[in-house]
Order: sequence, then C-alpha cells, then structure tokens
Amino acid sequence: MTLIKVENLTKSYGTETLLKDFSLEIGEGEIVAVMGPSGIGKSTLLNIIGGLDQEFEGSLTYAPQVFEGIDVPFPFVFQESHSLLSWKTVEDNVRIAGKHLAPEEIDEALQAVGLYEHRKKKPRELSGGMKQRVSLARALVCKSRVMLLDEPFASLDSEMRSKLQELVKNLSKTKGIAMLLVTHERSEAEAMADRIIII
Ligand SMILES: Nc1ncnc2c1ncn2[C@@H]1O[C@H](COP(=O)(O)OP(=O)(O)OP(=O)(O)O)[C@@H](O)[C@H]1O
Repeated sequence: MTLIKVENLTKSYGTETLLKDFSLEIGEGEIVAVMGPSGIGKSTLLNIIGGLDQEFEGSLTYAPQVFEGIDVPFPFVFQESHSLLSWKTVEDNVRIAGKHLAPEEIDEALQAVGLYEHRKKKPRELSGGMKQRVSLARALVCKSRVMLLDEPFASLDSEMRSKLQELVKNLSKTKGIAMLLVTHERSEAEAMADRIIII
C-alpha cells in the first residue's frame, strides 16, 4: 500500500528551481534512500514531505492510515539534534513523543540505542552522537507510519552506526513504516534501502 505520493513536485527559491517535476511513491514498510550532490534539494524534499515546507508546486498526498491513532505523524531525525529540550532528562525527552507511552516502551527504546544507563542525564551532559541517539529513540516510540531521516547516523562511530542502521531497517519491515532516508553514504543507502533515488 502506498503511504506517501508526490507528483510533479517543483520547489522555487526566487529564481532557483529545485526538484523540477519530481515524483515519488513510498509504500508501507519501504525505505527509499535519496542521494545527490550538496544543495540539490534533498533536505528540501524531506521538509516538504514532512509538512514543514508547504510552498511548492505539484501534489503531495498521504494515505489516511498515516494519521490514525498517533500523536506525531512525521517524526524527523536530523544529523544535528537541536530538538532536545535542555531542561529535560534523556528519558523525558523521549517521553514527550507520545501521550500514551508505557514506561517499558521508553526503557526499550533507550536500551535499543544504548542510552538506558544515561537516562537520567540532561542533554548538556551528552556527546553529539548520544544526543543523536536520543532523537532516534524518540522517533522509535512515536509509532508513526512514516519516518523522515536526514543523515541520521552521520555523527556516530561505525559500530553504533551499523547497529542503528540494522535497528531502523528492522523497524521499517516489522512495523510497516515508510521511510525516506537522505544520506551521502552509498554503503548506507545500499545497506538500508529498498530503492535508491539519485536527484
Ligand atoms: N530558506 C531558504 N531560502 C532560500 N534558499 C534556500 C532555503 N533553504 C534552502 N535553500 C537553497 O535550496 C538549495 C537546496 O537546499 P537543501 O538543503 O535542500 O540541499 P541538500 O541537497 O539537502 O544539501 P546538503 O547535501 O548539503 O544537505 C540550496 O541551494 C539552498 O541554498
């Protein structure tokens, strides 16, 4: 089943035109990797699909199931985690993803990203890669049917990176989550994606 459909998308910034007539469908449980040179419009595409940017030509449609029974339809995971709340602990930063989360769900997500022992710390006590993993844990507990990932593993060491690539890929397959992954790493795209699109 198709969850996201983009048809003939074109984005303009003044005289600059990006993604000219771009079309894409992402199905349930599918990971699509987007690659291409810097400045070509990969993050712009992600922002449009995630509803952060609503000024574009063309059409964007979501299956109704995308909005059923969830608090956050489109969790984003960015390379730099600016979205953590500095006054909240790691576990509370994960908890804000949903109203109905059981404590075990939060613990499970923190264990999956290797942060359970650090759950009482504040973001300022964490490294860049650890903050990144908090964002990922938050995306994991969202129960969303769509996930948008913009170079999510770029700041992680290779061991953690492959562990989380595997985790996210399994999540997509077992929960049927449609994922759009922006990456500069060919090996990452090949390891994770069902399809690779070069813009
Ligand atoms: N708010 C904005 N106003 C004007 N131009 C913008 C704005 N945001 C992005 N751009 C331009 O749009 C183009 C595409 O940016 P985008 O961030 O989507 O590229 P990208 O492919 O993700 O690049 P990178 O791989 O470097 O992250 C760039 O030329 C950028 O200067």
